[in-house]
Amino acid sequence: MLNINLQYNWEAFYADYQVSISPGMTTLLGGSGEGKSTLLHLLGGFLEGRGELFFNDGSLLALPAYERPISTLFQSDNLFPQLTVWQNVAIGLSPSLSLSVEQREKVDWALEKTQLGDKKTRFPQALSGGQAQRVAIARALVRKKPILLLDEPFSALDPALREEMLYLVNDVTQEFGLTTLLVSHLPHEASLVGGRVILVEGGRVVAHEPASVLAQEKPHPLFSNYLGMSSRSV
Ligand SMILES: Nc1ncnc2c1ncn2[C@@H]1O[C@H](COP(=O)(O)OP(=O)(O)OP(=O)(O)O)[C@@H](O)[C@H]1O
Repeated sequence: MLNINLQYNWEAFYADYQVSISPGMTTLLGGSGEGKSTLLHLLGGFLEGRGELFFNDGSLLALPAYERPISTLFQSDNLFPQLTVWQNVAIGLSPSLSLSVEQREKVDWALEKTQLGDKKTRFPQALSGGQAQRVAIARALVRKKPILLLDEPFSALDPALREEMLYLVNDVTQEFGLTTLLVSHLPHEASLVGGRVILVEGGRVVAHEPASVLAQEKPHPLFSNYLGMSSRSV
């Protein structure tokens, strides 16, 4: 369980997040500028928040980003053009690329998992957008951290590829019992991956429900508002 009680002040924006998140998929929805990315950056340790942050009773707040049990995948995650696919994944385990036998096996396993086994020796410029994103997922996977944060990593992909990536993320989340938080602008993505949805408004968590509420005739009133429909007209 990830227990969040975090505050952060931007110049003209006060964020105060209070929520407990169970293992599995959780999608963060909310309008632009409402505070979704700020929450992910606080969790990842890229912003220094006040308050408390516990994962399975261990406090994370004092830990720097690289010591937190967290992998992140952001839209701007780029691959190193001078490294092959295999090396781009391996660098997630060792910046010097000197890997033990066990670590090498892990890289091969992550590449199989992301269906890149036959692309190991390719360079990023010879990959499609979806293949490049799968390399970034493979790199997050080899780290085997129990929390995975995704800040719209697939928004540049076409809808079919985006769906494929979401299914992959969902699969690895279930298989390894991860606690995965996905920021999205698209409510149907939350329905696609299932799990739970969080609505962020004005720097706060204003609703936390099963993703199935989005498909209900009368969703939670706050979600109705966000979805742009009046709960009376559905
Ligand atoms: N670098 C910054 N400097 C000052 N204020 C910031 C900065 N980044 C974010 N903010 C403030 O924090 C608020 C929340 O930003 P955040 O990026 O968390 O929103 P978001 O919900 O992820 O938006 P989007 O969906 O557009 O990415 C913004 O409205 C803005 O006022």
